[in-house]
Amino acid sequence: MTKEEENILLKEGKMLPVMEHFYTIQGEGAHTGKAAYFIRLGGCDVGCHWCDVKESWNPDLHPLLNTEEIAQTAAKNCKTIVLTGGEPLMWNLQFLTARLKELGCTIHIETSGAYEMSGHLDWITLSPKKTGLPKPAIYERASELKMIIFNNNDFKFAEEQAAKVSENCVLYLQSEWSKRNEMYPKITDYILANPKWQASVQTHKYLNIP
Ligand SMILES: C[S@@+](CC[C@H](N)C(=O)[O-])C[C@H]1O[C@@H](n2cnc3c(N)ncnc32)[C@H](O)[C@@H]1O
Ligand SMILES: Nc1nc2[nH]cc(C(=O)O)c2c(=O)[nH]1
Ligand code: SF4
Ligand SMILES: [Mg+2]
Repeated sequence: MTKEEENILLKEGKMLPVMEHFYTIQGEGAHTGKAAYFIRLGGCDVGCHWCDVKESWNPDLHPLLNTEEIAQTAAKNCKTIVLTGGEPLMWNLQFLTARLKELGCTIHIETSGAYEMSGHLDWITLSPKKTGLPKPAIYERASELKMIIFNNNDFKFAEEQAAKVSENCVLYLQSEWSKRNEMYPKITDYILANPKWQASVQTHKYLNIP
């Protein structure tokens, strides 16, 4: 296949840059503890300095895989699918999500919201970043808002973002991993004073699973 043919299939979402795909337990947010099949797409230009998957950023380092085959493999393993990255909304998710729905799956996405939504998404985890703010349309669709707390200023940013989501959106504060010993005590105090928030912890890192 020529580069040009690949680019057409990529635009149509018939091929996608896949960094990895794996069956594990959702470690974060409202679905923590549930089995899910993760599809991690390559490519992100949001640039969080503390990102725990910097290897995902350059899309050219990840093979373009056939979307139909990814969907089949995922659905064979589990009917709960988590699309993540990288920034999964950089890509056209129409074909992937349509095929996953036909295969009986429920589709979750982990996103910064920095790109326009595409495809059928059943559960949207929105994790806004100052370096690439969400597109306006995603706020009312967010199922959960997961704000990463790296320093004290992030509580203010969290409140600004919480003011934009719907009433039903579940609000989470999650410490940046390397700051967890310093930030979880602050997050605890903050939640006790502002109980609309809940704590999210990256439990998979304690379980030593992907
Ligand atoms: C790696 S990102 C991929 C999806 C998308 N780019 C995003 O940021 O939402 C998946 C989740 O991990 C969170 N995350 C990334 N690095 C983290 C870190 N060092 N500590 C805590 N959470 C982190 C992100 O905020 C996001 O909620
Ligand atoms: N177990 C597990 N749960 C997760 N929840 C969100 C993740 C992500 O990187 O998007 C993630 C991940 O990488 N592993
Ligand atoms: S938006 Fe997500 S993948 Fe991109 S740098 Fe930030 S945490 Fe990493
Ligand atoms: Mg992760």
